[in-house]
Amino acid sequence: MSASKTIFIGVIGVGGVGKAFLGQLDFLRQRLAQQTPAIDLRLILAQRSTKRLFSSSWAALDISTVATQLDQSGTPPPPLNETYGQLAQAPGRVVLVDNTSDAGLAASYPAALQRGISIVTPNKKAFSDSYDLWSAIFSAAANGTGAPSNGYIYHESTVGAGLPVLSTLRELVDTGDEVTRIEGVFSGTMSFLFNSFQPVGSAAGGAFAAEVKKAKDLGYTEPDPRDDLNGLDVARKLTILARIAGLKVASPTAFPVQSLIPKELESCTSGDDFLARLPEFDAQMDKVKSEASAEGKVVRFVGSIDVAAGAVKVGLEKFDTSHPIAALKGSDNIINFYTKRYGNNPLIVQGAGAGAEVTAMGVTGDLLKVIRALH
Ligand SMILES: NC(=O)C1=CN([C@@H]2O[C@H](COP(=O)(O)OP(=O)(O)OC[C@H]3O[C@@H](n4cnc5c(N)ncnc54)[C@H](OP(=O)(O)O)[C@@H]3O)[C@@H](O)[C@H]2O)C=CC1
Ligand SMILES: N[C@@H](CC=O)C(=O)O
Repeated sequence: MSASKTIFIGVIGVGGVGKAFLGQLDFLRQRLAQQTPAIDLRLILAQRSTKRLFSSSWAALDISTVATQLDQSGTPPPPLNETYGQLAQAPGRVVLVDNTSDAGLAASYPAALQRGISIVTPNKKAFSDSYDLWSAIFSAAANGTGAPSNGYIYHESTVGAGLPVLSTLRELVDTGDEVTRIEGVFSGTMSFLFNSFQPVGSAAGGAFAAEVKKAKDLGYTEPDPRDDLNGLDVARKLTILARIAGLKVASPTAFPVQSLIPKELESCTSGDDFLARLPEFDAQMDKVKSEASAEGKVVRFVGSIDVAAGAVKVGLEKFDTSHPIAALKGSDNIINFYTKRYGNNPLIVQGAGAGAEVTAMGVTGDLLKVIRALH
């Protein structure tokens, strides 16, 4: 097999999504070996915050044991630019899989792309921080306006986890449809929380803080659950969607975002400290629930983008119990695209919007897109 058909994979972030991705990478590698033997996927880097394993000989690391090996014999990682320098020496194309939520790593994507390193990632930071970073990324990417020898970048799982949300929106835009409005439930955590805190029907809801803890244990929340409860995770997703729809949204704090963090807990120094104190504020959320119940409604955490008006907002709203948003189950997201072609009946994407396996599926699907683009 020629070296040019070998694709070298570096994985940064081996938490919930990272471990699920490694399982799917193992499957994909074996499947390609049978179906397309000319393509050899080789894992050469696995890295977490304080440790890494790097194969400087370019021999493949064992995907099935790499997470354990990393914990047992990983060494401190060098600065990112050094890592990019090493990866750029690989005798073939390299794909970096960023399974962290690290803003510093996200900010370095343009440099990696310019070195020919492709990126697939569920990390929202790069695409929802400053508009300048968004522009720098897509100016550098080969699937943006960058040179064909630069890296490709895909980030399907940054919105709706593995659901085909971004690919659907990009195809609507790229085929000339006019997207007028996007609305729905964009957070697996918030969906799970409110579906179980105030379920439709006769079932009694759980206590708010206890449901937040469950969402974290199920792997739905951000590494720090305050990033979900303060509305910023949804605001980041709407920023990404709005930018693809053509709005130059400056940042995820450039529009109204409702936070569910009690004022008294804004100064908590850690996510664990916050979770420990949250039950003290259950009565506040119970009041919100009773007010909605008194009107025969339920509360849900939603977002909307009015493309024509350039208006984006995120927060709690009340819904009739018969509304599709009220009837969601588990961690399901629902995203309604209103467009000129689809008229009054929106194109709807619905399904699990969080969880390690479904999120990793979006990342693995993006890896396949890069493999197809490279070969
Ligand atoms: N969970 C979900 O349902 C979804 C998650 N996502 C996104 O996926 C990403 C990962 O989420 P998840 O797996 O749940 O998070 P976890 O907290 O489980 O894992 C994060 C991983 O990133 C590593 N990490 C953090 N910072 C760095 C760094 N600077 N350098 C190297 N490694 C680092 C951590 O290492 P260590 O443990 O050593 O600190 C850990 O291995 C996030 O961006 C999240 O927003 C997107 C959609 C859905
Ligand atoms: N914390 C996020 C994870 C996916 O983006 C969510 O709950 O939706």
